[in-house]
Amino acid sequence: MSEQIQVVGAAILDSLEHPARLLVARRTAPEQFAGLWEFPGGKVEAGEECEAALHRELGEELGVRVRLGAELHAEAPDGWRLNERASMRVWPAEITDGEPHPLEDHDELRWMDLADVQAVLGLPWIPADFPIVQALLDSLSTQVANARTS
Ligand SMILES: Nc1nc2c([nH]c(=O)n2[C@H]2C[C@H](O)[C@@H](COP(=O)(O)OP(=O)(O)OP(=O)(O)O)O2)c(=O)[nH]1
Repeated sequence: MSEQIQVVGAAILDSLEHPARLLVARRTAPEQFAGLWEFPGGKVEAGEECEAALHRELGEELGVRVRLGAELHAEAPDGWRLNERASMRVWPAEITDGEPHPLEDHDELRWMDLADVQAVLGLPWIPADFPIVQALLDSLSTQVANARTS
């Protein structure tokens, strides 16, 4: 049996405590994912902790340092199933250092208004990401509503 691939992704928010916007990234490769939106991140390397891998990937891909929030709850310890071979764990994150730029793997970054659920879900995400995006929106809905009224 081939080994499972562990992927980690970040739901980068403008604020972990008062989230109003989500940073999404458009992939350039491989061909099947080019032009589709995703959570920045990537594969965990051998011997690497998941959180360390996420910090590394966000530095490489976007040029930022982040603070991670509590992991988005998933049904399995290795996270959300992406395909037969890979699963992804997802952490909310807030940028603590740097301006995000599409340095690697992406050709566009976009801050999405979390209150505009239709716009967020209307993006052409990698198909496996839709349940994750929905779970993220559900998990943030109370905070987003509060951020708008405070
Ligand atoms: N980063 C990321 N990958 C995702 C998402 N959804 C999804 O199906 N994937 C898939 C695409 C890829 O098959 C895999 C992640 O691989 P990657 O290409 O981003 O990993 P990496 O940066 O470590 O790249 P490499 O070393 O393989 O070149 O997970 C997502 O939201 N974010």
